[in-house]
Amino acid sequence: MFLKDLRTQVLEANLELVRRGLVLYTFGNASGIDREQNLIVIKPSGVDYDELKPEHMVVTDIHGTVVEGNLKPSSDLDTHTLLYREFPSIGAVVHTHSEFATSFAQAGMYIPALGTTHADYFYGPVPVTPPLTDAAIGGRYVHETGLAIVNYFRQHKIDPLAVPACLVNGHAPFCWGKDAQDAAHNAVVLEAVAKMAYNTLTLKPNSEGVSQALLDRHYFRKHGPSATYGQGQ
Ligand SMILES: O=C(CO)[C@@H](O)[C@@H](O)COP(=O)(O)O
Repeated sequence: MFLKDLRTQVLEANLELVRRGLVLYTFGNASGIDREQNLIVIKPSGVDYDELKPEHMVVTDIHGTVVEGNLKPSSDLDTHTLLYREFPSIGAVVHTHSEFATSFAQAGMYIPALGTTHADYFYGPVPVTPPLTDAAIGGRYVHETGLAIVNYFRQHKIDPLAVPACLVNGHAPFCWGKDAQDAAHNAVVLEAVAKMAYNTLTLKPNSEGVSQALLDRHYFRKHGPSATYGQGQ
């Protein structure tokens, strides 16, 4: 892929977050990776979305060293780079402070799979990390944020493409996907699912999750070799 195209895709993903009401002011960022060149394109830090142009995107290597661009990269860069290094199947990362997903993160609560909307996108609960320790917060905080996500997925043997999101305890969600459009789409769906889960748990605090059969039925209808949703097989 040409870097020019990745810049445009990443810009579009950032703008999609605004269109869908997932970010206020500059509370968020999206990035994408070119796996052949191992180059990451990410939103510049603190730049208003309505001023953003493809040429403002910052290009870094997989360790976060800037290789193109005059602006400072997103302050969340080290979380994005860690996710790219540790989850080789992903092609883009999105971070928002969307209201309902962030409320779960602030409460230190995972989002249970309560219905088929959730099961269509996330093969199981959307996890929440343990709280970061004071040492992690005082150290390489942004890197540690990524590490908290990666460690959780490893410990619980979760495939990052089967559950393309994680809530960072006391902070907010990070989502990802196969490309920038897919990652932004997952962030939009995560917020919808978080809102429904909040409403469901308010109406019925001890709501049970979907059965394994319903989770399987809905998830695999849209994902994997036997997917039949839409105009597929
Ligand atoms: O998480 C936070 C702040 O809590 C950041 O993602 C947010 O302010 C966006 O920062 P950047 O403008 O990407 O540096």
